[in-house]
Amino acid sequence: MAVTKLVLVRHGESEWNNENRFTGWYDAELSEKGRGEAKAAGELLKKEGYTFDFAYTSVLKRAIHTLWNILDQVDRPWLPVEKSWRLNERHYGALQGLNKSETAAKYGEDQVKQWRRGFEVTPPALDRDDPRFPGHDPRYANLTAEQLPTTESLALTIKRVVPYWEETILPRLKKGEKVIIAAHGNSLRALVKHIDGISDDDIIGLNIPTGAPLVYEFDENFKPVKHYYLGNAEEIAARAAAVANQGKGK
Ligand SMILES: O=C(O)[C@@H](CO)OP(=O)(O)O
Repeated sequence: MAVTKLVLVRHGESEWNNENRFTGWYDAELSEKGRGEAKAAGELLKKEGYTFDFAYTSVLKRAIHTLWNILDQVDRPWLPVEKSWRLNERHYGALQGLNKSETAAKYGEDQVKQWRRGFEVTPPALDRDDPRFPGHDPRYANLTAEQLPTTESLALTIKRVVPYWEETILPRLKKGEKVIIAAHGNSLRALVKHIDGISDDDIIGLNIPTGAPLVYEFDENFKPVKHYYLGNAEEIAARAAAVANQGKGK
């Protein structure tokens, strides 16, 4: 049976992950620890014999620089890369920049959990004249007014991630190319929800750790047959739990 493998990786820890701030479309750089995680992910992929023909990432540097570190490690810095806003983190609206624990202390942990993980819950929206509104950023100059978010739920994130998967990434896998996607906690949650058919309720409990390669295997009909993280399972579970706990009050 022909098996197609796809590698997904969330960027390494960013400076705003480290400061525990809602990040969304803010263009935070990788922290030193995050660069180490990205390098380690690349070393692991190399050790396990993974090679790639094509890479996808977002237009945010924490994901782009994670991909660069990985491609360096697997000795494929020349690989073609397509960057798309559709793989960006979900937009966190007016929460962007706020500390998650302080926000939980102010509004309650339940409210923060709803904002972070409620499937259709949108955080408070930005005003379009807010400097954080992506319409002011030249990298989004080609987006239509409807595509420019002032806030996004996971449900809205799925609406821009899944067409990109269906129209761009999946056809490349079907051609037999080996693909890696470096993206973000919630754009990857959107993608795996779609691939695995995870329910709106069950997706709430899924947290993706930084810098851990997640391998999806598909059969010849491109049905997902299994998925697994590369690396130490206990450490990865602890890192996923730490992501869930970022929304606890101090
Ligand atoms: O702040 C964010 O943009 C995301 C990812 O870091 O956070 P959360 O896990 O709270 O959705």
